[in-house]
Formats: sequence, C-alpha cells, structure tokens
Amino acid sequence: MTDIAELNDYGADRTLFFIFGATGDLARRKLFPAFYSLYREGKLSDRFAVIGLARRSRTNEQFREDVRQSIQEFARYKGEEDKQWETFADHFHYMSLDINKLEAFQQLRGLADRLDETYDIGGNRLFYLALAPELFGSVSYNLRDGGLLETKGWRRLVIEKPFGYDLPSAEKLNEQIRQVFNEEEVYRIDHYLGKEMVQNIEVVRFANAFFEPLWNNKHIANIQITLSETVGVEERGGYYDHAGALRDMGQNHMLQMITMMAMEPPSRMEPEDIRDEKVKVLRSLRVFRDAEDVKSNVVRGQYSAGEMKGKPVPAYRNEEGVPSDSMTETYFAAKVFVDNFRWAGVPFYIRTGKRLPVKTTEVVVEFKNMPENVYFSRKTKLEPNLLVFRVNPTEGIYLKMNAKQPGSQWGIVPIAMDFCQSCEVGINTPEAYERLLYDAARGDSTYFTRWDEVALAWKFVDRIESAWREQSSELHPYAAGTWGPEAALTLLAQDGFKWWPVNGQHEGEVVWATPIVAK
Ligand SMILES: NC(=O)C1=CN([C@@H]2O[C@H](COP(=O)(O)OP(=O)(O)OC[C@H]3O[C@@H](n4cnc5c(N)ncnc54)[C@H](OP(=O)(O)O)[C@@H]3O)[C@@H](O)[C@H]2O)C=CC1
Ligand SMILES: O=C1O[C@H](COP(=O)(O)O)[C@@H](O)[C@H](O)[C@H]1O
Repeated sequence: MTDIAELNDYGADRTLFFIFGATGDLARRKLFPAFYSLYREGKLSDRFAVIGLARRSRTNEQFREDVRQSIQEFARYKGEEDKQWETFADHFHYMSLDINKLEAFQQLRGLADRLDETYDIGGNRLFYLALAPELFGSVSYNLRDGGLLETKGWRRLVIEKPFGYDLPSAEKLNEQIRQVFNEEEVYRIDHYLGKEMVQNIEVVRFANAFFEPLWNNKHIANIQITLSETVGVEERGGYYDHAGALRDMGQNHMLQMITMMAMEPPSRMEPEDIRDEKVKVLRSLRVFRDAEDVKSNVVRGQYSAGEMKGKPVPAYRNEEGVPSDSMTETYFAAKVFVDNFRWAGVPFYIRTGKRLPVKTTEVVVEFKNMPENVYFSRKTKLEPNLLVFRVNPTEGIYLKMNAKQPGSQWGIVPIAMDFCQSCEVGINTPEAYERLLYDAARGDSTYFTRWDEVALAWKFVDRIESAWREQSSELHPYAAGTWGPEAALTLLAQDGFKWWPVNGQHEGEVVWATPIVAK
C-alpha cells in the first residue's frame, strides 16, 4: 500500500493514461482541462502520455485540436496564450477502438508499449473509463485478454459514477471489475470528494481545537446539507429519468458529505484509515423501517413549468428524453440519523434539486442554544450559532454568532465571520477532476470511494426507492425557480427547525469580515 505521507509533496508518477470515451462530454469538459492545469502547474512530469480512445475516427492532430478547443472553452488556464501548448499537445495520441472488439486491444497494446518507451514511463498504466457503466465489464476483460495489464509498473482503473443502479446491479458490476483488478487498483470517482471545501471539512474539524469538543449531540442541534442546482436535466433526460435525484446525487455526493461531517477522527491520515471511519458512519445510518417511515422522513418532488431569472422554463415532463407521465423525482429532501454515541438524536437534513433558485452547495451546522438566555428579561432572543461550509460556487467558511450591537446598551445582533476562499484564491482553485486525476496518478485513494462505502450507500438508498415504488402518488410538484415542495419545509418545522438561507443570504446579519473581492 502507498504511504501517503511520503507522496504529499511529489508530483504525479510517470503515467500512461488511457482515456476510454475520449470523444465524450466528460473528457471534453473536465478531463482535458484537468490535464492541462496539472501540466501548467508542474504536477505532471514530461514522462507521461495520454491515449484517447473511442469509436470515432480521429488522427492525432484532430484529437489534439479537440483537446485544444476543450481547454480554450473550459480550462482555468487558456491554451492560446501559452508557450507550453505545443509540448503539452505532443503527449496526446488517439486510437479508434470499439470496446467490444478484443482485436483492437491487441493493437492498443502495441501502441502502449511504443509510447511507454518513447516517454520513458516505466510501465505505469492508468485506465480512465469515461464511459457508460454497461461498458465497464467489457473494457476490463479486454484489457486483461488483450495483454494490456502485463506491465512492469502499476496499473489502476478509474471509474465514473453511476456505479450501478441499485445494490444488485452495483454488485454485478463490481464482480466484473474485480475479476480483473484488485480493490486497491480501483479508483471510484465521486467528484464531490475532489472539491476543495469538502476536503476542508476534515481539516476544519480535525485541526481546530474549538470545534471538536462541540462536535456531538450535546451541542449540535442539526446539520443541513443543500445541493441546489438551477439547471434542468439539459440533454441528459434519458439517463436522468432512469436515475432521479436520489440516485444521481443522494447515493453518492450527499451520503459522502454526511460521512465527512460525521466520521470519527482517523488514527492516521491514511486512505484506508479515513475510509474505515467513513464506512462506520454509513453502517450507522438509520435504515428506514418501512414505506410509512420513508413517507414521514423523505420528501420527493418534480419540477413543473416556472421561471428562472425571469425566463419561462418547461416542466420536467416536457424536457427532451423525458416521458410525459414520468414519476421520477428531480428533488428530494430527507431527515437522516446516524445512530451512534456521537450523533444520537441529531437530525441530518439533506436536500437537492434541479431548477431551484440558486446553484449552491452548503453544509450548515446549527448549534444548540445556550442553556439559559440571560438576556431574556431584556426581550432579546438569541439566534443559534451556525458554522457553514460553503462548498460551491463560493468556497468559504461562515461563522454566525451573537454580539453586542455597537452603541446600544442591551441590543444583541447576529454577526457573521465570512471567510471567502474562492474570492481570495480566485482562478487558481483546482477543479475537482484535477485533484482526483492527480491523486489517482499518485496512488492516493483517499478521496475515492471504496466498494464497501458504495454498497452501504446503495443499501440505504434502495430502501427508499422501494418505498417510493409502493407509493408512487407521493411526488410533490414544485414550480421551477422555487425552493421545492412545501413538504420539505414541514420536515424541519415539525422538529422546530427551518432551512437556513444559502449563499450567505442570512437576513439581518452584520457581516464582520467582508468577503475579499476577487483580484
Ligand atoms: N458528462 C459529465 O459531466 C459527467 C459524466 N459522468 C459519467 O461519465 C461517463 C461518461 O459520460 P459522458 O462523457 O457524459 O458520456 P458521452 O455519451 O458524452 O461519451 C461516451 C463516450 O463513450 C464512447 N463510446 C461509447 N460506446 C463505445 C464503444 N463501444 N467503444 C468505444 N467507445 C465508446 C463514445 O465515443 P464514440 O461514440 O466515438 O465511440 C464517447 O466518447 C458516464 O458514466 C457518465 O455517467 C459523471 C459525472 C459527470
Ligand atoms: O454528479 C452530478 O453532479 C452534477 C452537479 O455537480 P456540481 O459539481 O456542478 O455541483 C449534477 O448536475 C449531475 O446531475 C450529477 O450527475
């Protein structure tokens, strides 16, 4: 196993990257820009090469042009002003290949061996599957049978979500992959784990003396996680209607964020120790008893026609690729419990949806009130303290507390200490895919999901899905551009809580540290 402490300050190892699905959307929007940023920042040595693979025919020159355009459109560094572009582009090669045809893999082996020698790569191979999951099994078998895994260096498999559709399909997929690769060689992407502020949750928790003593059910009233999106399903109607919000965002990103918030400090900051702690959280999730339990604790909704930024947008059922009688949820909110000593009785409220008013990801920790309000006789109500992790698009940490209103005798006002990391770091904040690609090439699997995490997450989600199938009527419509169904407000209101506003739009607060304006 790799010792991460030794890796920390080193760049990626020498690597031959195989990008299966190199003509697809993910490669264009995320992977090529990630390579470029890593190269620009000196995190990739010159001893690397990329082989783009898909059925479409492309010459190396055409492929490099695709890469250049993707960088111009999506990268945080732009290629055209860059003298390093030519040397970077020289590392990219393309081969047309149908994943289902073994002969093509034998040919690929020849190309790989040649590039390995040309770039002095030492046999290290990273296979990135930017493909529909149905193809994962065939690629794995053909990599093995085509001799691509017979190499003197390491080999790693990076796979995209969704990892299955439910627990049985995920198990089947896993069995196929594990016939060829060991668990330590498999890097399952959850791109939320590559986000700076999701990784920062761990640091804020484990590197600050004043949070840890309060991080439990004695002091925390509830935790709220919001992943709101303004987009609809775009051109992914076909996929999305089969998945829905719970599978698309809940099974992976949201449960992973719960684990980051709830896990115990690992004994060492090593991938397996961290992932062991996350698994314990997933094992402690309270599984919903039956359909009634799901009904009381989970709300699902679907957007109807509405307005986004003053422009009319269609209902989900009128989106391309979506059946007009679809019962798929585009929104869900849930009350979840982690049944262990630390979190007993603390609700984790989670919500996500498409066509909500703002794009944001935030985690709010609401602390319990003071045992006694000594200002009560002055008719002063105390607002609860909040700690907010602002993940996306603004990255930062926001702390809300009560302070004396300047100049008044007894007035108390909520104030906010607002650290805006993205305002300060601006353009240089690494993209999630950049970080994850880099980690995979370095052999650091900390921010990838292990099979037992994936399986436990599916087990939790499958229970909700099967209850929904029994009660298909419980799908609440919400107008596009609103904050989702009323029932999601009731979920908190019945416990005496409310969803806190997101995006720093807390009313009536004095912001103590004004956000630093982007340079
Ligand atoms: N796009 C995104 O932002 C995100 C995507 N993902 C996941 O990433 C994966 C890829 O998604 P995305 O890029 O959007 O999908 P696309 O449909 O855009 O791309 C699919 C790619 O697979 C290739 N392909 C399909 N069949 C074969 C075959 N038989 N042999 C060889 N190549 C084949 C296609 O190329 P060709 O037709 O030339 O063969 C194309 O390059 C999916 O699992 C998706 O869920 C996850 C998160 C975000
Ligand atoms: O995995 C997914 O995530 C995106 C949202 O990601 P973000 O980084 O932009 O917050 C979501 O739109 C997509 O439906 C889902 O598959």
